[in-house]
Amino acid sequence: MITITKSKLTVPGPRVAPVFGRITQTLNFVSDSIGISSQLFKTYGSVVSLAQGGGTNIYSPHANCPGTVLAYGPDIVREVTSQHDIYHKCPLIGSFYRRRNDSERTTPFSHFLVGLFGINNDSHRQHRQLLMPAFHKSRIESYRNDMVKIVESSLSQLKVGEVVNIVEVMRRLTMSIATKTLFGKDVNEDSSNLIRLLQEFGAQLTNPASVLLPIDFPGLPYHNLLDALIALDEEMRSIIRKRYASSVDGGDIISMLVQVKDADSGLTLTEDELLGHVTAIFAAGHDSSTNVIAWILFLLSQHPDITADLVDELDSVLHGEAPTVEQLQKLPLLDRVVKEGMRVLTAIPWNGRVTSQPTTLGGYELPVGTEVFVSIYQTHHMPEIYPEPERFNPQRWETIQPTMYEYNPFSAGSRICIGAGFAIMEIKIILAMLLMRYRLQLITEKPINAKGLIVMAPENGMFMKVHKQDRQFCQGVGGVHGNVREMVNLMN
Ligand code: HEM
Repeated sequence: MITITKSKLTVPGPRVAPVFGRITQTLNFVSDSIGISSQLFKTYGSVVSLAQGGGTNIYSPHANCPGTVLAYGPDIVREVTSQHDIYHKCPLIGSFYRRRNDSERTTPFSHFLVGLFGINNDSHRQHRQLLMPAFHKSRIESYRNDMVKIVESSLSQLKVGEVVNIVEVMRRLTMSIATKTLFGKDVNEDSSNLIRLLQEFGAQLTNPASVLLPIDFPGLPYHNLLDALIALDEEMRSIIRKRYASSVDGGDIISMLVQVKDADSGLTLTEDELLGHVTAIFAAGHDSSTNVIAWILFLLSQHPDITADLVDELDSVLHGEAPTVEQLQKLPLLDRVVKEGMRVLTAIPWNGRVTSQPTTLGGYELPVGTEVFVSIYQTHHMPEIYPEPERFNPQRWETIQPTMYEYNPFSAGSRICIGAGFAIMEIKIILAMLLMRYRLQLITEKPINAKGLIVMAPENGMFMKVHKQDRQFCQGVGGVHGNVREMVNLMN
């Protein structure tokens, strides 16, 4: 734990009224982080405070947070992602971590959603090394057959002619893949309770009232959050205990993690640590993939020529069959579409850190405990790196080779997403199987507003009509409204 003495933030930013102005600015940023930050960057440059003088706190679990700094650009990405001793990460549970010792009911906050996110320095290095075998290339490739089976079953439930919220379809699908590969549970068998608890916990966690009124009294959102947390904690603990008892590697990630042991130090994972890793991996894994796929399907729905070329490529290499691991390497346009989709509409738009010691960033002094949000989205939209940055142009990847600080949908440095290989394989398999079988026509009744902080998601979902793949790609092009129009150039 770092110790923070009260200090003022001198990074420039907008003047806001004390207390309520800061709360409003924080809530606005949490709900529309791209819109608010784009305006601030335009006015103040590439390093800006969410509020002049600081005093905001979104992510840091430490008391006396001096404030929130937003920044972007390759130099900033390099500085923040390569200085691990200065820029610490914190548990995904955010400021709730601070409440872990409040009562017996809050103790799960001490491990839940901690995992790799909540540890730093040597501890992070050791744990990351312990986890690496579960994410080794060959291990990830062994999930291919399960992924294909689950995608096949999910696609066969789509009905031609119906309108679906594709975000929800993808959420169910990526959750099923995560529960199978992580917990070894088939959704249709016995994981429905787990999924229900996960959904309930997710809904309570994102309710702003839980943060603003952390009172554990029946009927209040924070009380409901704790109820959901405790139930989920017990359910996951029982899954882990069964794996400990069996000591057989069932092919899933938990089975592997209960057996890990560091060869040099003899370090193994305690039950709480394992629970922290599993919950953090689950949370980090499925929501990001869900929204990456939804945004790519949106972009394809508005770019008929690119979609036609992509379906041609898929048909000619795969002939309607699910891709093998080897075939995934032979789909260059699919690869470029995924890269460009993750650039233009960056599903994980920010990289959050907290300074563990006084430092400077972009020429400004940052006191200890400052929370820093590095904008992956804004870096991906710099015209110096990507000419016509708002254009969805997969072809650009034939000639450009950005550095890891210029293109970092999975972040950079030694905290780079450990699940990147898993995610890319999952996304490509889903897109390939879906696009060969169906054409999805965007329904534009509702605005497409990209909102959120940890994950950038379409606020009202994304509705699409399911057709057999009939190659009528021009249907549904145009008529899009909402803030997404400021992020990507659309033809009509
Ligand atoms: C397209 C989907 C995904 C995207 C865009 C994504 C993106 C990211 C980003 C930006 C980070 C932050 C790294 C940092 O703070 O420097 C991260 C970390 C992490 N991700 Fe992912 N992720 C995805 C999928 C997954 C999956 C499928 C898993 C696991 C199965 C996963 C597990 C993790 C973990 C455990 C970390 C923490 C790494 C560490 O601190 O050492 N992610 N991811």
